[in-house]
Amino acid sequence: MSKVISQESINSSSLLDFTFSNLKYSVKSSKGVKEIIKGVDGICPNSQITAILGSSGAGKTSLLNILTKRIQNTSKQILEGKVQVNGNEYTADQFSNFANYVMQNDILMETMTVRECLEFAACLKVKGPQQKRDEVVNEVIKLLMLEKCQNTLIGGHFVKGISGGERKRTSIGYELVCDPQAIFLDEPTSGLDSFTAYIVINRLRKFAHDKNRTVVLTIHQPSSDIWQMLDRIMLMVNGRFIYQGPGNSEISNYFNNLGFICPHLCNPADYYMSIMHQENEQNVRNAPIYFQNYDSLVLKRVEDEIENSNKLPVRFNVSYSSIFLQFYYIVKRTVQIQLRSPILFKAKLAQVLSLSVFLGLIYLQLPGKKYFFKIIYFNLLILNQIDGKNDPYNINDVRNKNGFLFFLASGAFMEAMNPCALTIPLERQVFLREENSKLYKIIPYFFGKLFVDLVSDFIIPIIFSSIVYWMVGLRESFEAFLFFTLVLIMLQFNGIAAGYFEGCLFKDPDTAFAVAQLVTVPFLPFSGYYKNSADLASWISWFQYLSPYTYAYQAFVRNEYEQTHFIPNPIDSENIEFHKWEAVGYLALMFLGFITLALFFLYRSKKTLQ
Ligand SMILES: Nc1ncnc2c1ncn2[C@@H]1O[C@H](COP(=O)(O)OP(=O)(O)OP(=O)(O)O)[C@@H](O)[C@H]1O
Repeated sequence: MSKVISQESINSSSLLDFTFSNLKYSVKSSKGVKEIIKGVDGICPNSQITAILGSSGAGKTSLLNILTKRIQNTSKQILEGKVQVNGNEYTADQFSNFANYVMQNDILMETMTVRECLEFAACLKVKGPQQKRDEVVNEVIKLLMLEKCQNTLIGGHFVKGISGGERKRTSIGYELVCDPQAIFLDEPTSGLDSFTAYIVINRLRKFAHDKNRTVVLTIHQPSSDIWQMLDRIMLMVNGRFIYQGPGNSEISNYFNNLGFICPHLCNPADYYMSIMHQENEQNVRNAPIYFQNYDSLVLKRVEDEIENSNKLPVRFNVSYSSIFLQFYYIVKRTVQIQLRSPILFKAKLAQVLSLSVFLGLIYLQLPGKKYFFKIIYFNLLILNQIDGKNDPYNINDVRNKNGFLFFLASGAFMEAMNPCALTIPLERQVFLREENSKLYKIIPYFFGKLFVDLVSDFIIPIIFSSIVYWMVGLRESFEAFLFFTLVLIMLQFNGIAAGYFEGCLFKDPDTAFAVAQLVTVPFLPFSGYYKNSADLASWISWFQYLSPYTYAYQAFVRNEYEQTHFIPNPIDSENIEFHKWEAVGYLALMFLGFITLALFFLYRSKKTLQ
């Protein structure tokens, strides 16, 4: 009977044999059940490259996804049969303790160079002094011939970067730096020229042979050079095997004996692909012959191979660096990315400067003195040379000032939320890949990123309020100015946390962004500015307490008018119920709430890798 691997089985084998028996996979749809994998048995032995070949739609990627545990039993997909490593069943989480999966789309951080990407993985995965990490990175760069582009940015939507082939090799290099005991690759040669494809397979072969690693890949059209390097071949037609076993002369002999003889000077891979694809009527008629011969001539041998495969318990290769180091490298990388990313950093700075001056001009001096004199006045105030006294208000000033305060309460929150709601989903695939490769854990990743966002956005409200507070002519008190800035900072932090929450909740940046607007806009009328909160119907008035705008607006209004003798005092007429520090406390609680939700959904998103 099979047993699930336990962490106790650490002192054991690093030679991994992946086996599967009677594997069936089907998906349900409105049109019925579609069988994709139809009861196959197989083995991917250690120290070899196993290549899965077949025409498009044969089920290669599905098989790879099953072996890498990306496909699980759900209400819409049925998976049957046994998938084991060294005779033990394994979970998705256990899989990533000893093996890595390089998916077809190369998921890398766009704003890092090739070398930086590899160094990041090495810092977190390679134990020992810096010199050893440099050696590993240099070795991988050399192995995959990445010398020329090692200092070029990966690139993506906003930045021009390395070529597709270099990207693919970097992606593979990233996993090689982690030195897994097994590596699975979905079409590692797609989009590569024949020479680069040869280099990639050659290096993977070296990795398998020299280090006794298990390499499993799907491949579409291997050149004859590549064909000769494949140790073990699995040929798939319509979710079943028609051949499985050693490549080269063995596979030729097998098909020669069946009467399918590869013509002289023809690439065997091309020939076998030509007899497999099911668009040709002759091939469709031949399919039963392939299957019958496989069952009678090959299956028994495969079953014996499975029976005799390595059964030593798996040695887990998982080794995290300390939480502090994980946090440190995440912070370092996030700072690097922010400094390089044109939309994130420069746009933010330009936005805060232009918006503060723009708003300052619109609401200039409500009510009061000339701006120039106000700055002098402010300096004297800081030096405690005069007492701040409130300018007299009129009803129009109060209206304009409250409009400004409300605009800030809503604008600062959304301005901080939107970039995070966009960037978190954009980075999601990189996070999932790296977390799955056990580079770091969720907590240091999450708090490392959040730390950088909070620190970098800390400065924004300070710049903003330093310009706008005095231009607009808010209460002339240094303490009031500091409190105003604090509320802005809290709003900004709440916006970031809400952006994290939306970003962790949705996979797609566009959806996250759109939903963020949809969810936050309905809170606006409840903040007390558009409608006095005392006049809200009792069945809906609780809604105001869920809104950060409410607390921010109340804190702003109380801060502004707490010393005025203007009648009616806006604190009463606007029904400001919270003390200003109480409002700040609620903003802090909301921040913690958003962070907790974001973290919860980030944990959940691990499952979406499947
Ligand atoms: N979740 C799914 N729902 C419906 N059909 C699916 C699903 N997954 C795979 N299929 C179908 O199963 C068949 C095998 O898909 P798979 O991606 O494994 O093929 P493949 O051999 O890797 O093809 P290609 O070489 O084109 O990538 C295809 O016809 C595909 O459309």
